Amino acid sequence: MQDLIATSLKYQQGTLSVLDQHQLPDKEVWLACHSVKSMVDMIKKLQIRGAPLIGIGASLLLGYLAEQGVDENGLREAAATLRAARPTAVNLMNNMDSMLSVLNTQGVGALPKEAERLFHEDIALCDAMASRGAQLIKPNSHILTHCNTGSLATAGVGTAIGVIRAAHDQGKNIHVYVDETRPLLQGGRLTTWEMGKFNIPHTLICDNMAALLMRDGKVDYVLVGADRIAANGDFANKVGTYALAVIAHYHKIPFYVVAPYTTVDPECPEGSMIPIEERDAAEVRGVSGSFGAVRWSPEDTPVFNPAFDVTPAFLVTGWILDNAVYSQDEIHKGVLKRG
Ligand SMILES: CSC[C@H]1O[C@H](OP(=O)(O)O)[C@H](O)[C@@H]1O
Repeated sequence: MQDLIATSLKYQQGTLSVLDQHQLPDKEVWLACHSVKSMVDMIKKLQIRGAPLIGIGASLLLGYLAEQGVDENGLREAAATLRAARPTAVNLMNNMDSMLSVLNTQGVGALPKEAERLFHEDIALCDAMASRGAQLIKPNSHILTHCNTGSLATAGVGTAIGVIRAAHDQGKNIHVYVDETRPLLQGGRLTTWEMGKFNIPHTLICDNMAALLMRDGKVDYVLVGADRIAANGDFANKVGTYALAVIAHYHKIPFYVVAPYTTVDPECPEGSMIPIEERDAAEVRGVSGSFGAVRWSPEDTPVFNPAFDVTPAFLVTGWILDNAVYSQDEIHKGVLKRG
């Protein structure tokens, strides 16, 4: 494979590395990743995360293993194991299916090129979403976003954050309210890091402050990413997204989901059928990151920790995809359905 360099994933001079997102924002630590076990561990621990990026990471690993001489059966086993690393983000399954399709039709030797294609495709998809989405953003707007959807979640500029970056770069003088996004603080740790990196004016808030800002007319748009979009337009995204959609709907604030076609699952008829990952209870009883770890609840406190929730299509103003911005009417006509 050629050298492939992204903000949080790179293949360079024969080494595949992951930027350990546990260590951000304080430390930029790159971890070599040359086995299925290490990639699966990193995906499960969210050292590499984000729906598009985990699919790209798994694809680059398969391309690497093919170049290292792993045989067809070994690669099929690897793809199956990687595919199961996390259940909600359909990009992981879509990417593994693309790699397996190439393996079936062109053989082991074609996998590195397919991995390269998926990497470059994701960058282009991000640019397309950013360009389409930025056209919707009026100057001097305040945008609220949830979790992290930028260059730490994709191989490119990102999905929702890609739109934000494009609007900023176009001189639209936007400001971003960043939901810290409990329990794992992707917003407070990672989106703040990206906003600072690109000098985008922003304000960090706790998730429970979003409703107050929307009530007081301080938010002009809510932009979020997605981990899986069902054929009817319902979508799964980081837990807390549904609450934002309800509050935005109540206050008549435009609510957009931004995602590439690789996040659409036309085989999934509706949101209730999207598998939702349940994560470890310790993530809610306290918090951990580059600063260390702290627990504030009793060790045996019962916990509910879904990593995602599902937002129904009727709460969505528009779907900003790479090939178009779809309205509710278009979604109702089945534009996301296969065929
Ligand atoms: C480019 S959007 C990615 C999507 O993935 C995130 O989840 P996680 O941090 O658990 O990988 C979040 O739902 C984002 O919206």
